[in-house]
This record gives sequence, structure tokens and C-alpha cells, in this order.
Amino acid sequence: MAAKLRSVLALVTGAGSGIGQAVSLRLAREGALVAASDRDGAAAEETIRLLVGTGRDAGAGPGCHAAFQADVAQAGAVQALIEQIQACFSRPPSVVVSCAGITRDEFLLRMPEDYWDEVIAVNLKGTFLVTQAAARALVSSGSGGSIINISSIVGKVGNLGQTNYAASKAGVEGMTRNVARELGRHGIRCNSILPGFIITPMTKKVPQKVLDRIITQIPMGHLGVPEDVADVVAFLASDDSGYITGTTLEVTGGLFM
Ligand SMILES: CCCCCCCCCCCCC[C@@H](O)CC(=O)SCCNC(=O)CCNC(=O)[C@H](O)C(C)(C)COP(=O)(O)OP(=O)(O)OC[C@H]1O[C@@H](n2cnc3c(N)ncnc32)[C@H](O)[C@@H]1OP(=O)(O)O
Ligand SMILES: NC(=O)c1ccc[n+]([C@@H]2O[C@H](COP(=O)([O-])OP(=O)(O)OC[C@H]3O[C@@H](n4cnc5c(N)ncnc54)[C@H](O)[C@@H]3O)[C@@H](O)[C@H]2O)c1
Repeated sequence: MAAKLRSVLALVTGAGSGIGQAVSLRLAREGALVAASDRDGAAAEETIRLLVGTGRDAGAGPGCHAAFQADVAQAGAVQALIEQIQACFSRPPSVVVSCAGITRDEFLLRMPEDYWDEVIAVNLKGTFLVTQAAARALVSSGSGGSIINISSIVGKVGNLGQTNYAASKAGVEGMTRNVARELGRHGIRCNSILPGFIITPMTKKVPQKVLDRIITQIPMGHLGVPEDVADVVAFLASDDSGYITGTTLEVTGGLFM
């Protein structure tokens, strides 16, 4: 099958683990050049090592992918990230996938303020900062693009112990629709994905008794894997979704359809 992202430059945040790593691999397989960014720079480097050789048959040259270290919650770090990417590849990324995210779970009545602040800073403000910096660069260069934000089904239905996380992910959805409205005239699309329960280090912290309850609610009867999300990211990154913007795609096995 022909590569659908031949030589497209893709920025993936949170690329050092789980869904972000799977997205990086999937986009490279489609021929994209990947700028893998993570707060954990070593983890981003490891993802790049996994990419070496991927996509070569689809048009990506040797040593084309690159790792970057950046904390998406810090405006200065995000601006520097976009500048470093432009210096490395001589262009802004036309595909931007915000995967960076954290949880700080606790019941509302006991949730410390810093649990709220940290989750909002990374999941919501971080996605805003990355989207804004990338969009500024794309509009300045006259390039179109596709921005893909990883929200969560929790933003739609809520989840015990996740008042902060649910708010952050619902905010990502609302921001996505607004960005789609403002940037459509620049040829820049913006969509969000709502994954259900995907087996990654993030979900490894969930108590087994909770996990057992969740699985009984999934019509497909099993948890998802990062590749299930990466496949949908590849679709939203490509021209196959050229007339789709402002939407949310649920990747949940039917959980809470
Ligand atoms: C009936 C279940 C229906 C399905 C509901 C789930 C919908 C959403 C699925 C999530 C998919 C997307 C997740 C994705 O975005 C990535 C993540 O966010 S992964 C992290 C998800 N986090 C959680 O689900 C929170 C899990 N809970 C905890 O971490 C702890 O319970 C905590 C909130 C820190 C409190 O800990 P503590 O030790 O104080 O209490 P317990 O753990 O003993 O819990 C007390 C009782 O509450 C029940 N409980 C806790 N969390 C959940 C939950 N999320 N769903 C259902 N029930 C929950 C727990 O089982 C105990 O019940 P019992 O007293 O009967 O044993
Ligand atoms: N796993 C799931 O079930 C699930 C479901 C729905 C949504 N999501 C979302 O998908 C995204 C990826 O989650 P995952 O399961 O792969 O988690 P993960 O913990 O495996 O990966 C998250 C990555 O983000 C990085 N990161 C964290 N804070 C950062 C920051 N401030 N700046 C830059 N990088 C940062 C981490 O270092 C890590 O590499 C998150 O936004 C998460 O909320 C996950």
C-alpha cells in the first residue's frame, strides 16, 4: 500500500511512551519524518532508535527522524521546541499530535489543589501551548496542516477519581473545536481522539478491581492497545481525512458509545 505521509514532518509530544511511541512508529511507517518530543528526553531518543529504518522504503531518508526534550507545560520550552524543529528540518511540522499527558487521581473530596494544577497544566495548557506555537509557525509559512489532540473518553463520561483529568480532557475537546473554527481558513484541520482504556504505563496504576469492572463494560470485551489509537491518528494526519475537522473520534471498543 502506498505511503500516505511521504516526507510529511510530524511532531509527536509524549513520544517517549505508550500511545505517543506507537503514533511515532505508525507515522514513520507511512513515510513521515518524525520529531519525537517528550519531557523525558532519553525516552524520546529511545523512540527514535526504534524508528531507525522505518519508513525508508516509504521515502524517509536515513537519520531523518529526531528526538527533542521539552516540557509542554512550559511556554518557553514549547516555543524553543518549535524553533529547534524548524532549525533541524527547515520547516514547521505540518502534522502535530499532542499525546503528552499525566494523571493525578484522587476522589474530589480529597483531591489536593496541586493535583488539579499539575493535570490542567500538562493535559490542557500543554496542548494549548503546542497547538498555538505550531499553528503560528504554519500560518506564517503558509502551510496547511493537521493537528490531532489526544483527549479521553473520560472527558465525555467522567470517571471516579479523575475530576482533574476529566476536566482537562473535556477542555481539550472544546479547544479542538475552537481551533478548527479559527484555522480552517488557513487549511489547518484540528481533531481530537477519545481513547478508552488502552494498555500503557499510564493505565498500569489502575487498581485491578477497577480494571475488572471496566472490562465488563466494554462491548468488544477487551482493553485497547496503543496501535489502535495510532491507526486513527494516521488517518487524521493523512489526506484521507481531508474534509474532517472539529470532530472527535472514539477509540474505545464501544465503551460508553
Ligand atoms: C463500574 C465501572 C464502570 C466503568 C467506569 C470506568 C470509565 C472510564 C474508564 C477509563 C478509560 C480511560 C482512562 C484513560 O484516560 C487513562 C487513565 O486515566 S488511566 C487512570 C484511570 N484512573 C482511574 O480509573 C481511577 C482509579 N482509582 C484509583 O486510582 C483509586 O481508587 C483512587 C481514586 C486513587 C482512590 O484510592 P483509594 O485507595 O482511596 O480507594 P480505592 O482504590 O480502594 O477505591 C475505593 C472504591 O472506589 C472504587 N473505584 C475507585 N476508582 C474507580 C473507578 N475509576 N471506577 C469504578 N470504581 C472505582 C474502588 O473499586 C473501590 O470500590 P470498593 O470499595 O467496592 O472496593
Ligand atoms: N492509556 C489510556 O488508557 C489513555 C486513554 C485515553 C487517553 N489517554 C491519553 O493519551 C496520552 C498518552 O497516554 P499514554 O497512555 O501513552 O501514557 P504514558 O504515560 O505511557 O505516556 C505519556 C508520555 O507523556 C510524557 N509527558 C508527561 N508529561 C509531559 C510534559 N509535561 N511534557 C512532555 N511530555 C510529557 C511522559 O514522559 C510519557 O512519555 C495522554 O494524553 C493520555 O491522557 C490515554
